[in-house]
Amino acid sequence: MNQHVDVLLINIGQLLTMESTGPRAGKEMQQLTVIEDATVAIANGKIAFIGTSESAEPFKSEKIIDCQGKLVTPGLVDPHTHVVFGGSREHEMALKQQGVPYLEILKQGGGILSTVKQTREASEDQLYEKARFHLDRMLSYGVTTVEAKSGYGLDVETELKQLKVAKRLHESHPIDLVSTFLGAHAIPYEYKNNPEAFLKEMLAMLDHIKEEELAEFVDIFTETGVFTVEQSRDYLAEAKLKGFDLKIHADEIDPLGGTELAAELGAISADHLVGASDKGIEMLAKSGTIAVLLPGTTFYLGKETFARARKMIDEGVTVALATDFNPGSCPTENIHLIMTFAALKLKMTPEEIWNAMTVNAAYAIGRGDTAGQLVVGREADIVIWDAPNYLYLPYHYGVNHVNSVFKRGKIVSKRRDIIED
Ligand SMILES: O=C(O)CC1=NCN=C1
Ligand SMILES: [Zn+2]
Repeated sequence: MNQHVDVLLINIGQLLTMESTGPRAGKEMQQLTVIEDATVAIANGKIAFIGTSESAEPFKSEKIIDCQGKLVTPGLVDPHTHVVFGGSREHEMALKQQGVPYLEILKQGGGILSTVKQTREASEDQLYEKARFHLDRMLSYGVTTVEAKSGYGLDVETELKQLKVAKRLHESHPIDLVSTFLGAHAIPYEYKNNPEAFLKEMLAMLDHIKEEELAEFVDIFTETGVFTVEQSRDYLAEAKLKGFDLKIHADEIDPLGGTELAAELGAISADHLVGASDKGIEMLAKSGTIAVLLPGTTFYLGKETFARARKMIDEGVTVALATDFNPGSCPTENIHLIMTFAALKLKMTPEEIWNAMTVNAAYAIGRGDTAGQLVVGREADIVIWDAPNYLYLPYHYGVNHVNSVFKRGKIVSKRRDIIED
């Protein structure tokens, strides 16, 4: 019996469903489901059918899109961004080229603190318009769900301003946003000699953030010259008691042991992990804390040593990938470039990269049940790629491979040559 649907995507060369009952850990990251010569049917913004073209016979529609043998996948998930911020830090490029370390720039009142000044000065609407511009670009790269951190206010008023902007964008932009409170991102000038008092002020915001549903996660930058492991443990333990899931910027530059702390506290994710110890990696595998790796940042900081993704995967850790888009240590929305860094610098296979950019990335921000997979009944967040297969994206680097992006079954970004209005 025929079934009428809103849209039929036909003649799909390779369809990656990324279907999985949970995050893919270790060796499971090598698995992915590929359907050759596939059809996807969309009805009421959701996926109504996925299968081979011949099994799609019963589905009929006035809107048929011939995908011309291209690759089709779920929308990508970027689980670690600082997308809401004021200003920019291009003037720091010269310092980086002269070899001034990231933490030295921060110590001199630049880096994060430079963005804090520009974010405090910006109005809520200015921050909204700027973040919307960056989200439009992320959407054009096929990203349909994004995590957005605060952390450029470092005072109550501006932290709330950032979180409100992210909430307004979640309600107005095609991309779904998931918010993280990163008030503990750096020590502001006002609290230079009293980090504990500053952390207390940030903790005092949590009840309001919870009531207003302004963030689901609490994050902290555990780093030399920022917050110690002990300060981080006390801060995150308090946040956990108040009902927040936890994230840590861990072992990004110096190996302080943030990785171990994330596993010890049962954080949903530990992010960066460039200096993660053998013990820390072992603990991640046991705790199920997801390792969110950010190779774009390691590249941009000019480091030779990248996170040990191969060891993590071989030891059974669940690995996700993200841009870490921010104005200082990784100013790019280009998540396709991150795929190539993951291949060449983290030595991840194409199959592992696709799991890390969809399923695992979604679980790293608590959206495993709604994002990162093409499954009948889920929202139709779909990308048609100008690529013949899934190997192609990490291989052909530095460009945007998207042909068309669907969010909840609606075309939200495209090139003209395949889809007429
Ligand atoms: O530098 C920035 O603005 C973002 C960052 N936070 C922790 N590492 C990098
Ligand atoms: Zn970050």
